[in-house]
Amino acid sequence: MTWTSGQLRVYGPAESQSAVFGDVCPLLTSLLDGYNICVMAYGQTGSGKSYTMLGPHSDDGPVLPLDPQSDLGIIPRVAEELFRLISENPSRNPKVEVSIVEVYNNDIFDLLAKDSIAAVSGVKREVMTAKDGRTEVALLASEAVGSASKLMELVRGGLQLRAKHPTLVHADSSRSHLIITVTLTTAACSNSTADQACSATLPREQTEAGRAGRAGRSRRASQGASAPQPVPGNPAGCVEQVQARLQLVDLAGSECIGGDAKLLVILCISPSQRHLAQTLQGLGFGIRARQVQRGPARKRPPSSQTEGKRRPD
Ligand SMILES: Nc1ncnc2c1ncn2[C@@H]1O[C@H](COP(=O)(O)OP(=O)(O)OP(=O)(O)O)[C@@H](O)[C@H]1O
Repeated sequence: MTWTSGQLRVYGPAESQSAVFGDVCPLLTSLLDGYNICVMAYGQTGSGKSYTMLGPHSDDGPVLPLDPQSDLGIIPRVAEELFRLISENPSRNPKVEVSIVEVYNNDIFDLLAKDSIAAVSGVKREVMTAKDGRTEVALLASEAVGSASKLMELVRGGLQLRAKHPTLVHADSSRSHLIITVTLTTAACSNSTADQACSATLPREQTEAGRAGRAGRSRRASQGASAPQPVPGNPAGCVEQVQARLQLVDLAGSECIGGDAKLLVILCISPSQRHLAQTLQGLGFGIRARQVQRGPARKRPPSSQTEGKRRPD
């Protein structure tokens, strides 16, 4: 069962993964337009959250490319579609960065941190509240990715570290919340001509250098300057960076949902009579979640999300 923007759809057990992905696909266009997006799966153990988000369990994890009959889930499909959309509009050429965290027993683990000695689990991190009230995971590692397969390589690495324990109904149960965050950074230009010229006319190295410069600017702008200014030395007139975040959540992690994001909730319920009580509980969550008044999703203004996170040295 999925719902987004007030739209509710029910999918039966035999529905294909690509049919469910049909509800996610339009949100990727919104992501590239600068909206924050959150897709989350919620439901009882063994009801199909990981199957919906990742695909059938395998030791290798989800591997691209997808074939037409593939039963891979939302996350690998998002990876492929996102980079397909980006390749369709190379003038924008956003930088794509990924971070992966696990919430287990109220602790947060960084699944991309390289400073794990034994590499059998993530590195514990602390949540900090910034001056503007936003919560951030301190020292969270993020990696730039240039392709769907690289993105999935990181996801597979993170999954290897995720806590798993058998439950009564599910032998391969994940006992933690998994949150994959994909951050897009795009140069915002003062007009469409500049937009075209922004990265299309520059060699990649210069574009990257420009981005680095703009990132510095953005941080300064967020400390007081009001209107975005052209980036010095950028003839195309590109001003600030727009960041949009996509959060993909396996097992409900409501603390990660930005108040201004477009949200798609996938409620996984068992078709078995045996699990009726759990099913009603899940539906109760669904009803309550639908009643929450969140207001319209807003695009992030340039430079409002510019605090980049880097892998610690
Ligand atoms: N629609 C489906 N079609 C075929 N198999 C499915 C489907 N949904 C779930 N399964 C299978 O059911 C089992 C449990 O699914 P899954 O691991 O996704 O549950 P889960 O909700 O993530 O459980 P947990 O919370 O315990 O981690 C898996 O073997 C999965 O492959």
